[in-house]
Amino acid sequence: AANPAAAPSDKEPFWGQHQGGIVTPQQRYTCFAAFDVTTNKRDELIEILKHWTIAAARMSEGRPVYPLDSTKDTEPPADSADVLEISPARLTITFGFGPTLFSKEGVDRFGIARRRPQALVDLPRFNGDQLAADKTGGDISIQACSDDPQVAFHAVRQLARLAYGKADMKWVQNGFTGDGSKGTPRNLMGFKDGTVNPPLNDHAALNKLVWVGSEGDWMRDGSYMVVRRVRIALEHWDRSPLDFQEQVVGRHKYSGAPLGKLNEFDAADLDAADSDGNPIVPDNAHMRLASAAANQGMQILRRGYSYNDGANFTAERWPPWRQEVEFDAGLLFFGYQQDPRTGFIPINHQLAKLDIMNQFITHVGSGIFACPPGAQPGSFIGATLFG
Ligand SMILES: C=CC1=C(C)c2cc3[nH]c(cc4nc(cc5[nH]c(cc1n2)c(C)c5CCC(=O)O)C(CCC(=O)O)=C4C)c(C)c3C=C
Ligand SMILES: [Fe+2]
Repeated sequence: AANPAAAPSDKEPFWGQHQGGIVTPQQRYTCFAAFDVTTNKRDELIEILKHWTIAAARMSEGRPVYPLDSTKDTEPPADSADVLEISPARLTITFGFGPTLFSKEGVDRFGIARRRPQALVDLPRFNGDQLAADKTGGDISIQACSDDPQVAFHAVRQLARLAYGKADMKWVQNGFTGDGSKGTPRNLMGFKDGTVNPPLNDHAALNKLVWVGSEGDWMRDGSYMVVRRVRIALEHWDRSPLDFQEQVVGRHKYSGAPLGKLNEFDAADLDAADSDGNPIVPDNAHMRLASAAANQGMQILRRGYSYNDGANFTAERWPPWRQEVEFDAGLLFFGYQQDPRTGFIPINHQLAKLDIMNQFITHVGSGIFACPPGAQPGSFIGATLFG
């Protein structure tokens, strides 16, 4: 049965034209998982997608992954049961297909190589990238988002279980953010993050920037997602003076206003100069270099989460001969767009080369995924590609 405690406002619709979790008002927690498909059989892959679709729809409703009485006592339970009495807390589950699903090492395992969209490019290497193989790529992505971290993890765990023996987890990353109902949440640098984003209720803007149109064949009404695990050197950041931090971002820390302005949502004046003729928003400020004005009008939809994976011991043999324990924490960046070739890639090339924030951040994980359109009841996620 559906969790009786789950009020309608605790549920986000699963079925629909678009997948949930893209323009859904951002939930507080995410559990992101990238899978590698281990079966080479197209029929088995389709079966997984069908099971995943039903399970995702049920879990979004606050139901167990399959009815609890659908398994015998001599079988493993249909659901791990750890969120049985808990609200879905606006759970959304968003699926994506990576380049390696279409062909891996030159092999077209599932007969879909010729249907790989041109927009699903392999991401280029960006200046300063230090990508770890065990936090990069994947054939299929699953992003669960919920206002309850236990619900998000539960969803990924059930979907992983349904695919045992046919798809393996490659990497998993949890993330969290502040309560959006209290204003734009802050990232671990202490700055409001997400101020300038396409408005989620502006259909014209979303159709132009986020959703794939009729040119996209089976991807119509889908979107391309780029994920980056970006480590922030918090020890370094926390020793940096406030005025420098503000110049790095290009905004005031506490108000979130663009430098030289008073309020968070004031428009930035990128041409303003001080009495010496120096730009008020520095030329190498993150906000300037990422802005639409500096990127031929291009904007992407950001849906970032902070992550905190504890700390690592670090030793450097050469000066300053230091040993210390450093936080393994940063920003789990998600960017959605109609086409990464005009969205994330040129923006990030510019940031990777010029952004003063690079003193503090390192991209250590990465992925690009084609998130297909939503599904209607009776159909499944990926039906436009495999159906
Ligand atoms: C390629 C895309 C981007 C990456 C990667 C990225 C990393 C990153 N950003 C912050 C913190 C902030 N970013 C802010 C604005 C902002 N960032 C991007 C793109 C990327 N950021 C864009 C498109 C924008 C909007 C620019 C504009 O038009 O003003 C801000 C300012 C507040 C806001 O608008 O959200 C902050 C703060 C971190 C910490 C980070 C990697 C660790
Ligand atoms: Fe940013």
